[in-house]
Amino acid sequence: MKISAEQKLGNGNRVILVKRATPNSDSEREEYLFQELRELAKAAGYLPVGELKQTRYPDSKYQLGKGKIEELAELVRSIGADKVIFYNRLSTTQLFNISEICKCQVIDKFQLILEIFAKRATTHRSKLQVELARLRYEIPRARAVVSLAKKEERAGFMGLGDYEDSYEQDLKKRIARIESELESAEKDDESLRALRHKKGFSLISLAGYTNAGKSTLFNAIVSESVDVRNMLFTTLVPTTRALDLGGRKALLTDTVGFIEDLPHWLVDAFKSTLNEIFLSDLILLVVDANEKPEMILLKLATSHDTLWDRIQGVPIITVLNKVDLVDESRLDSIMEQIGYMAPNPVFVSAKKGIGMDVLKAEIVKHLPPWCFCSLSLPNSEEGMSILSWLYDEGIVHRVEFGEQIHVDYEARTEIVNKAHALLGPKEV
Ligand SMILES: Nc1nc2c(ncn2[C@@H]2O[C@H](COP(=O)(O)OP(=O)(O)OP(=O)(O)O)[C@@H](O)[C@H]2O)c(=O)[nH]1
Ligand SMILES: [Mg+2]
Repeated sequence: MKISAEQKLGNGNRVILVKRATPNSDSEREEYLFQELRELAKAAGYLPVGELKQTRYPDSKYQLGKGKIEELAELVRSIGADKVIFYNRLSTTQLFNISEICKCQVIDKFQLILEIFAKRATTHRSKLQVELARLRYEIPRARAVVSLAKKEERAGFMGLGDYEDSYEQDLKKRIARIESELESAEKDDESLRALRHKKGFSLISLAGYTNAGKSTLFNAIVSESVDVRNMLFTTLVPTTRALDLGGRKALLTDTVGFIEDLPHWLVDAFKSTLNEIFLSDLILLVVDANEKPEMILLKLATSHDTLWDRIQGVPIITVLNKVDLVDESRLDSIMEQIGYMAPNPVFVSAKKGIGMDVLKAEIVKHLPPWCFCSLSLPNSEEGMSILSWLYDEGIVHRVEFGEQIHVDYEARTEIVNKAHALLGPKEV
């Protein structure tokens, strides 16, 4: 057990973090993820005032035994903690029993993530998404809590069965209402995406583990000032801005980050937000290079797992960020270890603006190809207006004015076809 000096600083929201040993655990990785729990607790506004870890013994059953829970209860009493946060996923029965013994609220990592998301939800849609995730999480819990209460119930407590049914039905009705509202928002998104494509924009999104530097990179390449903080899940609500790529029109979206073991109900609830990533034309997968190679691999694997089944062939550029903090020899050794998961990465420092031009060039290479074309336009008002439209929609490489206007340009296939159609086949 370790009590940090931080406990003297704050008041209220004092939490104790707990971790059970799990079978076949890789201790370094688990230690890292436990520290991540500390960061999550801070992001939710808590002050971690103590930790309790179960050591792994070769023959133990990896259960939190009665003795350990009593030790925890004693710790809660002596520190005066308001809450206990478990790193491990706990069953409702376990949460219920432990909170009875500790006499304070007990939550696990997933409820903690939900609390953070609830804090960050500023738009109507994100509030609905958080509510949906909470309700979906609540259903099995509600069942278990009611049956636990029933078990303990003395004769004479009537109507719990009715309560159980109506509560669950109420939850289900609320879920259905929110789902249908989110579905219609998703349809609006689809039309917006189609419109953006029609107008010639390629859709690019930033993805990656939380705190990798996605928002910092977003600010650096589109000259914005979205919130950047050394805190997990700073961004929840997506932001989209136009990105200047020397003539190619693109929109870049910054959105919510990933985390190890992100529960599927959370991903589902945030589907319409995550679709910004899943349904884009190109994904920039941002990775924090200033970490141990094992952790970079863990975060890359988490990101790939979240993306894999849902992106159907969308190209990915791996962007190794924060290189200002890593010297060259360390970078070489990192690449030796992670290269197979991140082929041809682009090295950048979003904070210092290093590598932005290389990244933009790489983005252009990965965008859907444009056609190179030559065109002869009538030297008339109509020809001039087509020329100005080509300037808007494509990249004009050369123009020669004579009896006719000769243009060499590059544009999307739709634009080239439309130009042909406008002029008729002979002039092309
Ligand atoms: N040294 C250094 N720090 C960086 C760089 N890029 C981002 N950071 C820092 O990393 C922290 C996280 O940055 P964000 O841009 O908020 O990260 P994010 O991926 O958007 O995080 P979430 O929205 O929380 O998922 C901040 O403290 C940034 O200042 C970089 O290139 N170099
Ligand atoms: Mg962010």
